[in-house]
Amino acid sequence: MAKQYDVIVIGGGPAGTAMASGLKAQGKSVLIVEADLWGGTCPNRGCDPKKILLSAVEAKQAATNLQSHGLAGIPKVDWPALMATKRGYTNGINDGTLNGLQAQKIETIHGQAYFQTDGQLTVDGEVVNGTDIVIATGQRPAILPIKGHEYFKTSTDFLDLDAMPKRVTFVGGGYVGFELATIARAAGAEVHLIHHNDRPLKEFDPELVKALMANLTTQGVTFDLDVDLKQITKTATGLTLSDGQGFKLDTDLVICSAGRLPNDDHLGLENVGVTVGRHGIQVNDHLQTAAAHIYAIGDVSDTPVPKLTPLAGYEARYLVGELVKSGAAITYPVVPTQVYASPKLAKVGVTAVQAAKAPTKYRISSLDMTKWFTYYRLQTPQALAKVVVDRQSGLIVGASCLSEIADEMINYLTLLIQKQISLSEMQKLVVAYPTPASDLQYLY
Ligand SMILES: Cc1cc2nc3c(=O)[nH]c(=O)nc-3n(C[C@H](O)[C@H](O)[C@H](O)COP(=O)(O)OP(=O)(O)OC[C@H]3O[C@@H](n4cnc5c(N)ncnc54)[C@H](O)[C@@H]3O)c2cc1C
Ligand SMILES: NC(=O)c1ccc[n+]([C@@H]2O[C@H](COP(=O)([O-])OP(=O)(O)OC[C@H]3O[C@@H](n4cnc5c(N)ncnc54)[C@H](O)[C@@H]3O)[C@@H](O)[C@H]2O)c1
Repeated sequence: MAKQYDVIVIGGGPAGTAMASGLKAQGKSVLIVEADLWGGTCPNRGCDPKKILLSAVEAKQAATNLQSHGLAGIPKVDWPALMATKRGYTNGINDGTLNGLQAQKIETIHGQAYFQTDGQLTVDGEVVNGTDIVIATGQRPAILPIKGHEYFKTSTDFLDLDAMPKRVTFVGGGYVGFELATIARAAGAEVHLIHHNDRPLKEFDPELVKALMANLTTQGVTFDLDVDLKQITKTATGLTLSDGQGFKLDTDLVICSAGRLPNDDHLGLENVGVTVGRHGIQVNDHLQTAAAHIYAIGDVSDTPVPKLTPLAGYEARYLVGELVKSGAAITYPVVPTQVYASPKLAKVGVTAVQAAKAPTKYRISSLDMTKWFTYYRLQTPQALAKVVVDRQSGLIVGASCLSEIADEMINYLTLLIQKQISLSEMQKLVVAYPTPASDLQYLY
């Protein structure tokens, strides 16, 4: 007879594992199903491996900035050794995650989950029943349907390259394109980034994106804007990319970085009336799908927030609460988001573009921080910020930063915004000097 659980979680990534652990801690019987690698995208083929590769890029950039200022000689990225370091981390994720789940007495099955009826799934033929079912199946890289699309590789392939090819091209100027282009260039490749219009990273401040692109261009990345790629052809020496309008580019590796697709198309959702849209599984403000006992969280769900690891965990924690004792609708805090290029581009809250539309409500400060002590010390060529302050309250409500330490600054700014900390409240704190935190008061 099929085994019955309080909750079945589909997907063993950050959303699914947080969900399973939270439910188990509340005394629920839980089964979690994973079709591929336990741990999901973030630690196996996303955030973490990318940031390990970026460590060498950051160190190389820091040394480059200090040439003639106390350092002589720019270090070279040793790709095989860097990749070995990355694999030293990623190779342990699958077993480590699985062992962690089992240590919590969460039941696990490896296989592809498929809905038969509301409350019943098969996993590679085995039937299991759940009172509630949570879908946390994430996203996968989209592949543009152009001629020769079979030659496209993805971020997953890039993050596990044995050797860095001489010429690498990215198609799509979003997070993945910018981040991996930065890594490929620092590792010595000739890098092109093709974008179909003239506004890559379109949700970020246009002036800061321009400044980032100028910096990356100086580092040797070529941006091919307004190019609508139509074809990839294999040649004797590599690949040729063309748009059929005169653009031609020879390359060795082409990565499709034109977005990600929700994993909602292989679950049998049509059998249970769960509806999907362009951005994933449709849910209400309790993360409930069109079927009463089926929920969706993390990257696969169509929620009004970016698709990021901390939000996968946030939604899981909310839904654990919901399944234990039904309560209020989900609300989201301010969400920082950043592009781990070199320098890094980060934003949180109200953007300068939004603020400019309401000049009586907001004041925008555009700051060049390059000469501030923190950046002078590091000799960083770019340190820019835009800060949006609510005129009436004097509180910071939004910020964008472009610098080597923007990822740290944006978290401080998130804290100031979310907790509504005023300048006078901030000045009641003593923080260590000289540090990025001691610069914060200058941002108001
Ligand atoms: C290159 C890259 C870099 C990124 N960098 C960052 C970053 O720096 N910061 C950040 O916050 N976010 C980053 N992200 C996004 C982050 O990885 C995701 O937001 C996060 O992994 C989402 O978690 P999830 O659990 O919803 O989905 P996933 O991590 O994708 O997990 C879903 C799991 O479900 C499994 N699955 C799918 N279908 C089935 C099925 N039918 N049955 C059973 N299992 C199934 C999949 O195999 C997968 O393991 C990055 C993503 C990529 C691709
Ligand atoms: N640092 C981070 O937090 C981080 C890093 C990587 C990924 N992610 C997550 O993964 C998601 C996906 O990232 P992504 O970079 O793959 O997607 P994205 O949606 O951020 O960017 C894709 C880009 O490709 C462009 N594009 C679309 N069609 C194109 C075409 N035909 N030719 C050229 N360009 C085209 C789009 O205009 C867009 O700028 C992100 O939205 C984010 O949620 C986050």
